[in-house]
Amino acid sequence: MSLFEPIPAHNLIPQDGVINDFGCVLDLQAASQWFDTLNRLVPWQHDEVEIFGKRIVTARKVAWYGDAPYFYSGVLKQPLPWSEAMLALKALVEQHTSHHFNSCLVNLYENGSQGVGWHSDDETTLGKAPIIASLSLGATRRFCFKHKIHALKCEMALESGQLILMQGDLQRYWLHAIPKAAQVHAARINLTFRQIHTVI
Ligand SMILES: O=C(O)CCC(=O)C(=O)O
Ligand SMILES: [Fe+2]
Repeated sequence: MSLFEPIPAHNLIPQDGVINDFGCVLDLQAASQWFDTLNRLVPWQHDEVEIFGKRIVTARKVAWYGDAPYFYSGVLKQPLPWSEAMLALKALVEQHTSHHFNSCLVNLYENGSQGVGWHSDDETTLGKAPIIASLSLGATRRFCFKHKIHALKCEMALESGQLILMQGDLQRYWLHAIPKAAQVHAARINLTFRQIHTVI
């Protein structure tokens, strides 16, 4: 590893959780090819979430892949079986992070008018200290964090091909969001690989 490569051991968050940056694990051309493949082959659907007891259909489109159903935002999701492309990306992420994943939420943001609001990925099925790997493809977007107790905020830019790993107390103490960005006209795909511990 050269001096100028990101150090995965380095924590991007100041306290109460860990985000490791693996940098761009795909070069720009490979990332753009994976973007095109997923954009074309994933059966994208608008997400349905329950917020304050109300069912809401999200602007961004998603797809769930995995071995088991997953209870998420008040809705039970039936996963799609792993495709060849998804298995290849899962293997890449597992190789870099040395963690295994049995589920993946794939998000498609068609442009900067789409984002994801403040939330934590803290469903009980993910365990007490969820380990979530996030791989980004396409447009660079801001990934923002807000502490649940202290007045702390931080953010990072997620670039095409970049891999980060969220772990420890991160989901317990921090909310995260992808804010809308009017100046972004290109699309972005983000894959969050997760470990589901209990099957409902
Ligand atoms: O698009 C991203 O980078 C984050 C997505 C996210 O927070 C999620 O899928 O739970
Ligand atoms: Fe999330």
